[in-house]
Amino acid sequence: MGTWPRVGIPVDVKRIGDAAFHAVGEKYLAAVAHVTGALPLLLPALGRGEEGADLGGQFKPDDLLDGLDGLFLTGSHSNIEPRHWGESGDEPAADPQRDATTLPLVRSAIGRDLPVLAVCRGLQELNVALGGSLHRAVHTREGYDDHREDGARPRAERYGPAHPVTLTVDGLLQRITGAAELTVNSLHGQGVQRLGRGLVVEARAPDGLVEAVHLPGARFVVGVQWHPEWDAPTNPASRALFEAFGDAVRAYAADRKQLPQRMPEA
Ligand SMILES: N[C@@H](CCC(=O)NCCCC(=O)O)C(=O)O
Repeated sequence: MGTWPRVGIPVDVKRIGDAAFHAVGEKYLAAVAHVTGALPLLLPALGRGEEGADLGGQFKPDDLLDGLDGLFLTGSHSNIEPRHWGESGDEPAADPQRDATTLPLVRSAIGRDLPVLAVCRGLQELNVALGGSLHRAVHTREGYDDHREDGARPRAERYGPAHPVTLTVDGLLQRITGAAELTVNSLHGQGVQRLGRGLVVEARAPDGLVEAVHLPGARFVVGVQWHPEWDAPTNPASRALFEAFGDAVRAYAADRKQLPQRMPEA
């Protein structure tokens, strides 16, 4: 058994050329490995694929979580399909295989008190998995700002500072970062509408949009709408968040070694 705690990262399913690939952005792996201090393990998408994969027909979310000490939900250009929160309508930027994986996976992870850190789309998945809903286009809603990035700008500017967020007084994020306000990047068109069961707001944007949530009572379940992985090594608040996730993951790993291991269902 290795000494590194193990953090599962569900993939996106992307087309590269004319083929489907299961992939995770490297900046997420870097933050988990070098700041959290855990071994990042890519978790395949369980939804039925176009090239014969139907992993969900063979494996269950718990099969993906066995042996893990944490779950990290990344951002993605894709959007969660609105049917998952009871809304009709097509989603042109869908990743149904990712939805089919992360939404039950979040619930299974919370059920076993596994530490969860969620970023951008990951925050949205956490919220929807717990019965919440999303604004599908925040910038079209009265009173809300445009939280999308300017795709024409260089990448370093797209992930650069975009707006302030106010942290909930005496909240978990304020305790982790030691700050009352942060300046964060912003690369999302969707946003939290109805809060999922048990979640509390940990940060809001100037327009009132929820920018971070936490699940009280859980070992560590935190979601942020911005991208702390971008500057995790250098930004004190981003580093503190990934380090706090690491503390929770290492504590879980220590406890897990004491527990009898669950045998996969036959
Ligand atoms: N598609 C959702 C979530 C946006 C998001 O995760 N953006 C980051 C994509 C690139 C990256 O992983 O850094 C929305 O638009 O709200």
